[in-house]
Amino acid sequence: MKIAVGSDHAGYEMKNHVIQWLQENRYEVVDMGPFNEESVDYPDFARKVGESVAEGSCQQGVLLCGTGIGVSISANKVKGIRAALACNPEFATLARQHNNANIICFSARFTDRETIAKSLQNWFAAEFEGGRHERRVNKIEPCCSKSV
Ligand SMILES: O=C(CO)[C@H](O)[C@H](O)[C@H](O)COP(=O)(O)O
Repeated sequence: MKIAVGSDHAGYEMKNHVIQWLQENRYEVVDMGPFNEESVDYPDFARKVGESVAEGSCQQGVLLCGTGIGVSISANKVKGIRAALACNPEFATLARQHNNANIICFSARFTDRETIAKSLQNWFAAEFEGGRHERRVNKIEPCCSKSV
C-alpha cells in the first residue's frame, strides 16, 4: 500500500519518524515534503497529499503540523478527502471504523512519538464498519452556506 506523507516545518522531524515507522511496517512511502525545517505553509503540503490520495496515486495519507489542525482543515478541502485529526490511538481506530478517514493527521507539538506510532498501528488495523456509518459518510459533501 502506498502512503503519501507530508507536513510543515513544525511536523518535519516527526514526519521522519512516521516515515521510518511506515517503512519498518512495510508500507511504501511517498514523501511529499518538506525536506528541511525551513518555515513553510501547511496548506501547500496538505493539498499535495490530499490530491495524491483523491486521485488514487496513493491509497492513504499522513499529515503533520504543529497542532494537526491546519493540515486537517486544508486536506479536507480536497474533494473526496476525509482527513481526521487523531489525538490518541482510540481516535485513530474510530477515524477508520466510523469515518473511513483516508488521511490521518497528527500534532507534532502535542502528541508524542509512541502515541503516533500506536495510532498509525490502530488506523491501519481497523476496518470501516459501514452500515449507519456509511450512510453518514455518504452525506459528507461540499455545500454552500446560506448564512455567509
Ligand atoms: O499548527 C500549525 C497549523 O495548524 C502549524 O504547524 C504552525 O506551526 C502554526 O500555525 C504556528 O506557526 P509557526 O510559524 O510555526 O509559528
